[in-house]
Amino acid sequence: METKAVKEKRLEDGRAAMAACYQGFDPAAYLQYNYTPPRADFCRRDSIVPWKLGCLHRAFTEEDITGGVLVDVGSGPTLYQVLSGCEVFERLVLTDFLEVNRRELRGWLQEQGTSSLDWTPYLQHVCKLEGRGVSAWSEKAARLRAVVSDVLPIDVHCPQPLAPGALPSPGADCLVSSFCLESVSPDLDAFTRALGHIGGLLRPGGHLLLIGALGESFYLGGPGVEIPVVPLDEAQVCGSLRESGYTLIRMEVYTLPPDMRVGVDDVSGIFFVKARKD
Ligand SMILES: Nc1ncnc2c1ncn2[C@@H]1O[C@@H](CSCCNC[C@@H]2Cc3ccc([N+](=O)[O-])cc3CN2)[C@@H](O)[C@H]1O
Repeated sequence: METKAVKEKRLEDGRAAMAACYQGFDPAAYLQYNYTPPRADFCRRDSIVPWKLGCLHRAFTEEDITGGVLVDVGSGPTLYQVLSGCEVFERLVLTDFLEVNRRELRGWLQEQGTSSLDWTPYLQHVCKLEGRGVSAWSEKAARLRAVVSDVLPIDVHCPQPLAPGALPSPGADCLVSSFCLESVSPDLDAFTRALGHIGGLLRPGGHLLLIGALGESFYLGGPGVEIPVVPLDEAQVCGSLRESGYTLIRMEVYTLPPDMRVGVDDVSGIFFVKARKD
């Protein structure tokens, strides 16, 4: 039987090892691997990014998803995960562990800002989902730039993942997190704990929209930068949500077709979860 001290030491060693893996993370390469065709092909109904954007659009347009503050946990260098939410919330907080990713996000958020990836096709696709003309993409870009109030450091392994005072006292009304927790947790125990930690950012009754990888054991965070991932199945995700104080509202699953397996990871499926904090 593992003593408390031994367990804490194991968890700390795992966190430190994971943090060391991320020192080689390359935002531009990561965006190229995962956010260009075939994984981001807006002309293919079975492409991954359109599936993710559809899940997010449906969830963010449901009437129970309301409030003032949306926090994106572990934004990475990507913006797609908040393109629907930015229309619903008046304040949006982006977060990431690495300064290189926060810099990438700030670069786009500046007026006429640019990023390592052209987000225009993403903005246009979400405008289409919203029934607006694709020409409304520049309005959406302006809306997103207007509602993002902060790009903050975060560590989901800390019981308080954000600096004190970063959020209003009741907590955020909604969290969104995409491909983060399983990619930064050495094991299922750490994944479950991280879910509990981010739950502390959320007011009771608030919602969590969680996108993650199924069956993934590694991914490339840059050329030659192999980062370990805790492989999850649907039952483990549901168990971790329950154990960390959420009520599952729904889970949707996407299974990767062979040509979406492009060698940058060994992910077999993707889950989209809508859950509510008890
Ligand atoms: N302690 C920490 N707390 C919070 N965030 C942290 C911490 N450590 C690192 N981070 C932060 O978390 C990271 C988030 S990016 C994680 C990438 N996840 C795996 C990757 C994603 C992906 C994308 C698309 C598709 N697809 O099929 O289309 C598949 C896959 C599966 N592979 C990174 O931003 C890091 O900076």
